[in-house]
Amino acid sequence: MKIVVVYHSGSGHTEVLARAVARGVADVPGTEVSLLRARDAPKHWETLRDAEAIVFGAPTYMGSVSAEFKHFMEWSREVRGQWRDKLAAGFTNSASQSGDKLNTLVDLAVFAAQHGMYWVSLGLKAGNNASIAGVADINRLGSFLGAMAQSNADQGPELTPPASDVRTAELLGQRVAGAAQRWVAGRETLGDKV
Ligand SMILES: Cc1cc2nc3c(=O)[nH]c(=O)nc-3n(C[C@H](O)[C@H](O)[C@H](O)COP(=O)(O)O)c2cc1C
Repeated sequence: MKIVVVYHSGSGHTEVLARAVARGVADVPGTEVSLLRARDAPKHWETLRDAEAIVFGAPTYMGSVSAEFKHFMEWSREVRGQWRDKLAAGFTNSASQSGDKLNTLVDLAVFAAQHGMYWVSLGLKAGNNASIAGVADINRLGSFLGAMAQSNADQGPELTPPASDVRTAELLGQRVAGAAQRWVAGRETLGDKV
């Protein structure tokens, strides 16, 4: 079962998360994962066509997906219909704690819906929201729609985002892979009735 992570990263921070999502997918037996840069997607439409699930990742730039990722979104009109009934999920990263990251995840979910895909949420409880909690918590930014990460503006991708955000992205990958396994099994049982 194939899962593809399609992402853009201007200076490497979002790429750290893309790799973490891919590791999470690979943790689930029976999955095969590939990473695809958004700008290379038009040369690899067949890779996306053959996947059971596609995870979309973009940095938040000016409160929405980066322009390079938006190009990919628009190019994908060429393959409209090919991703129908696949699973989709998303992640984003930005410098501020909020930085309007939710808007980027909404962009990604709407994009998936335009392709007739089924959106997989993050599925983790919110961390870092109580007196005994802290930034080392999984899902420390308290997201539900997808995985969020925060990278300090003055540090490179070898230092930021922190381990908690990287682990959150891994758990998103595991969840998508588990959902895709169930999706495939259900289709084999129910055939065209689903
Ligand atoms: C053009 C541009 C716009 C940005 N807009 C935002 C923003 O709206 N919110 C935010 O928190 N950070 C913003 N940032 C910071 C980036 O999201 C942050 O540096 C992120 O880690 C970049 O990820 P990357 O290294 O994968 O490109 C912006 C950065 C750039 C270059």
